[in-house]
Amino acid sequence: MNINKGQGSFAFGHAPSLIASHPNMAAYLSRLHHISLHVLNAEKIANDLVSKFKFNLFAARLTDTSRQLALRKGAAVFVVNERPDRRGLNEVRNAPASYPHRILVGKHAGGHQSRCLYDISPSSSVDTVSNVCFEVEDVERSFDALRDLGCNFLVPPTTVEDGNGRVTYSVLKSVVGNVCHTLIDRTNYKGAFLPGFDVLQKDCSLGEDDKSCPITHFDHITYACPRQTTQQVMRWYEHLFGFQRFFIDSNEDVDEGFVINQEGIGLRLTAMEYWKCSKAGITLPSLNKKEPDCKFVIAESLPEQGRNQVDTFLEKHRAPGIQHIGLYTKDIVSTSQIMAEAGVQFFSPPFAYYTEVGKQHEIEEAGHNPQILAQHGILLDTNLHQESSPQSRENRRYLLQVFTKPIFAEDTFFLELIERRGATGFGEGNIRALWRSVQAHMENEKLDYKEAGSPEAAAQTVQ
Ligand SMILES: O=C(O)C(=O)Cc1ccc(O)cc1
Ligand SMILES: [Fe+2]
Repeated sequence: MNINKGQGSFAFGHAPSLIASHPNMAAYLSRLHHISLHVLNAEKIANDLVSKFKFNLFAARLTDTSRQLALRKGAAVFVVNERPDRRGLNEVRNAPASYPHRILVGKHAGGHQSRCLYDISPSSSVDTVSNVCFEVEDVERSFDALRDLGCNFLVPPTTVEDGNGRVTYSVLKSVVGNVCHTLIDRTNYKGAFLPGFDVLQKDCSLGEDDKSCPITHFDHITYACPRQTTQQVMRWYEHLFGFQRFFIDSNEDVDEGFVINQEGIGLRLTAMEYWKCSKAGITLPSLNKKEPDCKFVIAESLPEQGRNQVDTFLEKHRAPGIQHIGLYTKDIVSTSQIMAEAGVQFFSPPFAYYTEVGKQHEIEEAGHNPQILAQHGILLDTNLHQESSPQSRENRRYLLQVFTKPIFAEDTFFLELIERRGATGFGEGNIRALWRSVQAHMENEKLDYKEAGSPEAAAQTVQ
């Protein structure tokens, strides 16, 4: 049966869903499963994630035509996919139009090899982080419901199986640039990761690195979006995935979002969260564990203050997309220390940030040492809208953040470490400080670029 009604790219066999799809129901997302990267040199990026960011390479899928590496730190899982070289080297043909509905992997797999399991092979010409994969209760049901709502599917429900069971997935295109979402159901799978992947390391044993680098999960994913698209993006996620608005600041305007538009900073931030809202209809036991949620932040640049880091991302990435990901750590000082020693480069605000009387006091009040924070470029922001009295000092809510320099050759995607001490939003002061340090970096980049005379040479400088 061909149920391709002009939205998906494939004709495929489809077993009718037993559960009638509800026309107004969004997908039933239960948890974030992994985030995938598409890079020219998967080994290099995976190596960086292991040696610098202390992720564990725990599963791999290596075939003649594909290289997919899975890395984990706490509940944060990245899948690094090798994308084809557009210059024609290692070029592998795309999956055939008659995409199989069922894929067998492992010993009895026969000849079939899909280049990028659980994802599409993007045609991006730059390294990119482009897929946020969610576990869902029922892929076919979500597919039916979302397709009815006009969602564009790139891979129809497809089942992959090996000796440990089966997994069904489907890939859809989001409304943000090259961002896709894989919806996956792995309730019928007993293996450690996904069919097709060889598990390299069953026990991610707690080594020294893990104790001093206690990253537990993805805290937030920030999209860089073109001007005046925030509303459209929010509506899409609300309508299709049931995301709900998360107010970054108590004074934030419902329509305008959280706006900083002065002193050279022109930024509109709007945030959404997903797990609370998708609880209706979910029966997965994993939900009861109350896993921490991951927020989605939409960043839009405002025209009045000149060119900025969101504009730079859009230009260098050549599309809207994931600009950075916040990794939650229980101890930002030790985590950034270990990572810096391993070669991670962080942005630092000007030293004056830490010596300014108000900030110094704020840092000390929170029980931190300004000099130690300064060593690593860690920013601290206290929630100013809380009711605080001297007695409630230990109840003071604040957050600590530090931002890495871009991790790919292009000046695009970066990582962030975040430690939350009761503060759930994003600190305005931190955003301002980050903004200034990134802006200074961009100015340097321009100089380096001019001096080096070539894009490749300039790209080396951000490594
Ligand atoms: O503060 C954060 O961590 C954010 O995620 C907000 C943000 C978004 C985009 C930027 O270019 C800078 C800061
Ligand atoms: Fe962030």
